[in-house]
Amino acid sequence: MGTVARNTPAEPTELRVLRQDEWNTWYDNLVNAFGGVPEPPEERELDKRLTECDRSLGVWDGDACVGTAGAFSFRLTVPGGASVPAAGITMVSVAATHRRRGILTSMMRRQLDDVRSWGEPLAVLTASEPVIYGRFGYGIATMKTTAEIDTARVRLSVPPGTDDVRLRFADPAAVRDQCEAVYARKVAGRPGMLARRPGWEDLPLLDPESARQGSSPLQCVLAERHGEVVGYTRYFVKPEWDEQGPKGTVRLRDLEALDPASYAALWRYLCDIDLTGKVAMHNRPVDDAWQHLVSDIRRCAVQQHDSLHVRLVDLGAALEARTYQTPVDVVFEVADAFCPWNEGSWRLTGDAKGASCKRTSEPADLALSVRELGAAYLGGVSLVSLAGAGRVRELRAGALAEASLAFGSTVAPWLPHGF
Ligand SMILES: CC(=O)SCCNC(=O)CCNC(=O)[C@H](O)C(C)(C)COP(=O)(O)OP(=O)(O)OC[C@H]1O[C@@H](n2cnc3c(N)ncnc32)[C@H](O)[C@@H]1OP(=O)(O)O
Repeated sequence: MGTVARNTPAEPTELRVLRQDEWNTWYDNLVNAFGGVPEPPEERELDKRLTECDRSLGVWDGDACVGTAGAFSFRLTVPGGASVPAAGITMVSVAATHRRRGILTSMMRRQLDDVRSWGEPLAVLTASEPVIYGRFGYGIATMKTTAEIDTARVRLSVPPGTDDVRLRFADPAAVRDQCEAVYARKVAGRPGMLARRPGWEDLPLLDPESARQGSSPLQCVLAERHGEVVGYTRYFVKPEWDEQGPKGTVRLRDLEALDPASYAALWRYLCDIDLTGKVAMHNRPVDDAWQHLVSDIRRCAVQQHDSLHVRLVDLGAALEARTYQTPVDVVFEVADAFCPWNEGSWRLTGDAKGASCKRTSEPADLALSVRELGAAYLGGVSLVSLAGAGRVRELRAGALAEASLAFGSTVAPWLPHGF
């Protein structure tokens, strides 16, 4: 009793790079592993266009696809503003008939070897279940805020200049490029944001009718000053009525703005839409400034959830790619059972201008695994906090505070969309 039988393979499976003509079979395995509900055709079509087959893996049992894993070629903002190559791990699945016999492990093995050979220092993902990826060296590096503003009760205090911002409706597709230009100006300013690769600008416009569930089509409002687009928001309205009257919901997809007044103008607009009583958001930065515009944060039902998981694939290159907000000179003793090329002692020296991270034989100041370094990498998780859980050990007094402060970020890291 209480033991779980591990499935044993009846036939050996084959792991290989995905061919374009196998994509439909491959993707069907993914859909099945997520419960078998077909994706809306528009979403499937976009996934097909975005899949980089030569960077994707399939596991085959004869003609049947039983495992999938992809790796987008992203560039990710790190503290200091550099845009660093990062493999965006995605579409991971193993057929229910073949689970728990090591197929995921074999894909993760091959994938991290591939990412290393491509010279990309980072692998990043969002997890269906956070429990899956720690064993492969991923640490939870960013959180996202979900919230629901009770707009019947909550008032917004907006900064001077808000009334000077002109708002206008626009067709989301027609003004896509103007919105993208605003987004592009925001990317370097926040760790965790992804530079938009060609094709990805269509992701925020995805609006399959079958997925609306009573909501409007996607709406877009631009914020303009002197005729120039300085912000945008895209959202849906879900009307709802009961005996007491209207209580619709504004479901926010995204909102970006270049200055506090245009930002506040867009939030005030969302909170003031007639016949609605809520603004619901599912992915905002943990330090999003709207939380300081509202009169009653408790009535905004703020929650946090794990978002981006980060894995340092080339530890030295990754730690050199970012900057450090205060001077740091520490020796890390790093454990990395899954990618042993990272194991051992590394001396990190750096400051706000740049960093060097080299192998060393000097005595270690801090002992931790690659997972903790991944968690702390974007500046959103403190090494002190990880040490409180026993996951970082201080071997030289003072080293923990020094490193923890240096690794921090003045702007909270945030992944703006799933992938
Ligand atoms: C980035 C993304 O795409 S996230 C999406 C991930 N995909 C899904 O959630 C779809 C549904 N689930 C699945 O397809 C599969 O169950 C997977 C991919 C999560 C796991 O695949 P498997 O081939 O069964 O994993 P594998 O056999 O290699 O397991 C390796 C270890 O992880 C553990 N593990 C794997 N999945 C889970 C899980 N969901 N929960 C807890 N433990 C897990 C296994 O027990 C095993 O542990 P052990 O080494 O101590 O025995």
